[in-house]
Amino acid sequence: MADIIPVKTGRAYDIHLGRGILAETGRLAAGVARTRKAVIVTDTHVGPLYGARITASLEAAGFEAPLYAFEAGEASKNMRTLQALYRFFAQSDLTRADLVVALGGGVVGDAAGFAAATYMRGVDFIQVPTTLLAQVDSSVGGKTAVDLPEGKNLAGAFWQPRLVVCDPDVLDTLDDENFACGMGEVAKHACIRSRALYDRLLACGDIRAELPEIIAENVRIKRDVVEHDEREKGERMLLNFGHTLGHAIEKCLHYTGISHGAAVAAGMHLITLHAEQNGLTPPGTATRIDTLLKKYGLPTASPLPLEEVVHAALNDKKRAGGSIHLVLLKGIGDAFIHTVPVADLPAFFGLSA
Ligand SMILES: NC(=O)c1ccc[n+]([C@@H]2O[C@H](COP(=O)([O-])OP(=O)(O)OC[C@H]3O[C@@H](n4cnc5c(N)ncnc54)[C@H](O)[C@@H]3O)[C@@H](O)[C@H]2O)c1
Ligand SMILES: O=C(O)C(=O)C[C@@H](O)[C@H](O)[C@H](O)COP(=O)(O)O
Ligand SMILES: [Zn+2]
Repeated sequence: MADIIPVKTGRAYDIHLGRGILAETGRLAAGVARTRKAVIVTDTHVGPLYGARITASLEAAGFEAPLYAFEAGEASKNMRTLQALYRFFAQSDLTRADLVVALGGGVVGDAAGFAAATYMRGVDFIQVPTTLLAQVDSSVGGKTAVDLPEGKNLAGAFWQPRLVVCDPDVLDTLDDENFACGMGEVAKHACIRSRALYDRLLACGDIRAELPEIIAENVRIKRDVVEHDEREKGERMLLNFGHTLGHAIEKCLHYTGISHGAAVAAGMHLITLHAEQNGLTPPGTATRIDTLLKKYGLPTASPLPLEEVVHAALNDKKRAGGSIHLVLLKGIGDAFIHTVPVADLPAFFGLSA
């Protein structure tokens, strides 16, 4: 039985969530598409696992659906892949009225979404998320982007999908490390918005057994935030909890060797530890985060010296002129924005300028 979660952003769409719903992709896509032509974008891990199934579903609904798979991994979320996607779209005769189908994790969703947002100044796309991270976070809300050597997600666009097809069954093939990566964003949602979710995660014996429900709860948390603040003028910044340091860690490691969720996990713990030391977050909060993250196999320390990470964070996207917006916690489930002058960021982390 599928759950339909509506998202009322400027361009509204539905998230269809249910076990086995991948096979319904063609039928659901036909309900939003203007033509029967779609380009499937995926990666070299997901293509062999689910490419044939989604192609069959789209073809059964009358779509012509060529498929392009780029090398799996964060290191592919770049301008080179973007150009390859544009060229595949052109060679496949994709028109402005056709559809892009992003089949994969957050890397595929972000890169294919940005290609769709910019090819011919905008082609419709649908998200078919296949990682926990993509199902609970990246397929919702319309942020699309690629990384630059200078920073994470620096080239991007807000481009809402026409539809999200979310099938928890595909997570059966996801390895433990990438599952844990998704748990980083789940923990983030709990930390910023839901003490009840935090308690549930801490008490839970077998998270995989509770998945459809956990995914739906997380999707609703994110959906509510983006409906209030689609273009990140205020409240949506809270979804960046842990990302100021997390993104900096990913950049310093050249987008290899650590997953996004693991980097964010370390970022959430570290910033909370320092917020406590600055008297901005109640003592004990960082320990609570540490306990939850460790339970789900996530790191809570930086793999790099803090000086290097903080320096790399100075050009974070949450900077506005000479100030930077930090996301901190008043307690578990309650986040707020704390703005500091960029020059004071090292001192916030107990470092000299
Ligand atoms: N747009 C947003 O709002 C948003 C939100 C959070 C994260 N992100 C971005 O998402 C990216 C991380 O996403 P991710 O963790 O999904 O990484 P990913 O897309 O690289 O997927 C992780 C790995 O899992 C493999 N995989 C995917 N689905 C699988 C499946 N069902 N079975 C087996 N293997 C599978 C992939 O091929 C890859 O090797 C980062 O670039 C991050 O910046 C974006
Ligand atoms: O959707 C959002 O808003 C988020 O911040 C979700 C984050 O988990 C995600 O990593 C996002 O891509 C970060 O956005 P950025 O603007 O900091 O690049
Ligand atoms: Zn994230």
